[in-house]
Formats: sequence, structure tokens, C-alpha cells
Amino acid sequence: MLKCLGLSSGRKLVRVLEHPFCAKQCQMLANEKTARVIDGKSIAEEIRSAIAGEVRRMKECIGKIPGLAVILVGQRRDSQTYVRNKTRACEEAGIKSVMAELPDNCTEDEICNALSSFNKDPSVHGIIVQLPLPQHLDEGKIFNVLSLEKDVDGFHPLNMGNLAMRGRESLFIPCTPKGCIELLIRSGVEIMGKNAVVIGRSNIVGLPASLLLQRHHATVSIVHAFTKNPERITREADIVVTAAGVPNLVRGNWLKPGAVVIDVGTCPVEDPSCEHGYSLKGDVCYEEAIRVAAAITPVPGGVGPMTIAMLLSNTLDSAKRTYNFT
Ligand SMILES: NC(=O)C1=CN([C@@H]2O[C@H](COP(=O)(O)OP(=O)(O)OC[C@H]3O[C@@H](n4cnc5c(N)ncnc54)[C@H](OP(=O)(O)O)[C@@H]3O)[C@@H](O)[C@H]2O)C=CC1
Ligand SMILES: Nc1nc(=O)c2c([nH]1)NC[C@@H]1CN(c3ccc(C(=O)N[C@@H](CCC(=O)O)C(=O)O)cc3)C=[N+]21
Repeated sequence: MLKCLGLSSGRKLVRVLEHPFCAKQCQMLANEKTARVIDGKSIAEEIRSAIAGEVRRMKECIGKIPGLAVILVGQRRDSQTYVRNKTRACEEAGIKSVMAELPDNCTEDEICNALSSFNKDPSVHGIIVQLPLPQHLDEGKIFNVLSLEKDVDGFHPLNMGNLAMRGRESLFIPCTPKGCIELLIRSGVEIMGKNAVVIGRSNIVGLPASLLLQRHHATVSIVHAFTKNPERITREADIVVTAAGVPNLVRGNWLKPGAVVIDVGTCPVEDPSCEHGYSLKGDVCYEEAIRVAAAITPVPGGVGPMTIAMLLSNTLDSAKRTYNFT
């Protein structure tokens, strides 16, 4: 079904071939009710404008503003775009941003040195190391150096561990899963007591998303690449959070009627009709899912903008904590 093509950015570009059943099935279902679309872009805008207000208040009251430092290693085009979007969002919210750019072939020590200087800089309240890193670098070693108090991505093992343990609180919740929960809450979706399925178990999305849903008292199942019969497990779910990076993985018949679907997947697929020759695809076969689900996030315009809003929110919280500003 899918063909991966190399992309100069290092990221795979996927060519999506037509689903043999997709068109027919969609036509059959054409007259049925469609899901509510959860507009992540406008929810994120609301949050960002509230953050901008808080930043202004902070500046007026104590003469300080939050600061975010970004470490970008290498020349991946997608990473450069994400980082540019993050720093632009900071600017708009009145948050200072600084960046350290390191070459593809840099050493762990060089990254750790950049981290250490941001750790010490009192005008920096949040630090992110844009992922993925080039293969020769050990992510674990690097995250160990990151100051726990400035880990606004929530990737430090102690923040992740505290998120996992009952009776403990992490200083920061990873931005994408936090954004998913925020979308559910702001859309009036109850999480407590619901069956949730998370597709994917990565450190940055799937794992923390499953921990967070548990904290909100959902009963959570995790589907990954070795799961047998993922469609059966997913069909049990009232809430599906999918972060596999596989376009059209979740078909309409994987969903329980009335399920709420949060599509984290963001995969560039060949699309000659688009300006850059590609468009972004989620994990969910959207045209099918809107006929079955009660609510769904689009890609783009769903989870992505929320990730950035949550990064700003974590950075603001960090600065507030530093200055004891409430
Ligand atoms: N919108 C946003 O803000 C963000 C979007 N993303 C997007 O989300 C997607 C996932 O990102 P990330 O978590 O970093 O990716 P990873 O590649 O690190 O993890 C993918 C996960 O999905 C699982 N998986 C892969 N294929 C299948 C399959 N066929 N069936 C079931 N499970 C599968 C893998 O299982 P296993 O562990 O067994 O290999 C793995 O756990 C990507 O498209 C990424 O671009 C990521 C971060 C933020
Ligand atoms: N340390 C680190 N932290 C991250 O949070 C992190 C990371 N590394 N590496 C890569 C992933 C990916 N990620 C996204 C952020 C925003 C959008 C986003 O805003 N997407 C828009 C579209 C953007 C576009 O058009 O290019 C949308 O879905 O509407 C997507 C993906 C954060 N990540």
C-alpha cells in the first residue's frame, strides 16, 4: 500500500497509493452523519493568546519574561521547520528564544556544553533538544545533562518517571500528550472510566500519552508494531490516540461508532498538487473515520498546533516557578 521515498531532509516521504475499498466504502456511507472536527488550530490560538497575556502581566509586575533555548543538530529540513515554528510562536507570545545550531557531525560533548551553558543562564527557563538526533549521538546521555527544572519537553528520565508513578508529579508534562488531553478536555470529552487505546509507545508521544490517560483514570491499552489484531483492540476504544507515523493505518472499521479520535501522526506524503510537492497525512483514514467517529482531529490543524502551544505553556510555567510568580 505504501511506498517510502528518500527525502533530502533525511525524513521519509511516503507515497500513498489508493485504498481499493476506500472510495466505494466512502460512497456507501456518504449520507451518514459525520464526526465533529476538533479544531486544534483555533484552540491552540486561544491558548497562545492567553499565554501572551500572562507574559505581559509578568513583565509589568516583575520586569521579567520567560526564555526558551533550542538546540538544533544537523540540517534536517523538517526539524528546521518545526524549530522555526516554535521560535516564531515564542516571539508572538513575548517569550525570548535563543538557539544553538550544531553540525550533523558534532560530538555529545559539544551538545552537553551547549546544554550546560543554557542550564546556567538565568534568562533561560526552558531548554529543548530537537529530535531526532543524528544516529551517532546517545539521546539518553544528553537528556541526563539537561536541568530537570528547564526540561520543558518533559523528556528527562526523572520527569518521565515521576509522570509514571502514583503520588508523584513531574515538573513538566511532554507537550504533545499534554496537547492531546487538553483537546479532549476542551472538547468536553470525559476521560475517566473510558477505554482508551494509544497506538505507538515512543518516549516522546505514545508512552507519555498512555501514562497521562491513566492519570485521568482511563483504562489504557497500548498498540505497537508487534500487536496482534490491532483493529480488534482499537475497536474497543472510546478514545483513540494514534501516534504511529503510518498514513491510513487506522481505517473506519477499526473504530467503535461514536469514538473520539486524536490523530498525532504527521507524515509527509507525495502530493504534486501542493506547493512543496508533499502534504501531511495523519495515521487515520480521515474520510472513513469521520463517518464512524463522534469527534476527530484533522491533520494538519489538530494536535500539531497544540504541541507548540503546550511548549509555550510549559516555558511560562517554568519562568513563573523560578520567580515564584503566580
Ligand atoms: N503533531 C505533533 O505534534 C507530533 C507529531 N508526531 C508524529 O507522530 C508520529 C509518531 O511519532 P513518534 O512517536 O516520534 O514515532 P516513533 O517512530 O518513535 O514511534 C512510532 C510508534 O508507533 C508504533 N508503530 C509503528 N508502526 C506501527 C503499526 N503498523 N502498527 C502499530 N504500531 C506501529 C511503533 O511501534 P514499536 O515500538 O513496536 O516499533 C512505535 O512505538 C509521527 O508521524 C510523527 O511525525 C510526533 C511528535 C509530535
Ligand atoms: N524535542 C522535540 N520536541 C518536540 O516536540 C518534537 C521534536 N523534538 N521532534 C519532532 C516532533 C514533531 N513535532 C511537531 C510539532 C508541531 C507540529 C505542527 O505544528 N504541525 C502542524 C503543521 C506544520 C506544517 O505545516 O509543517 C499541524 O499539524 O497543523 C508538528 C509536529 C514536535 N516534535
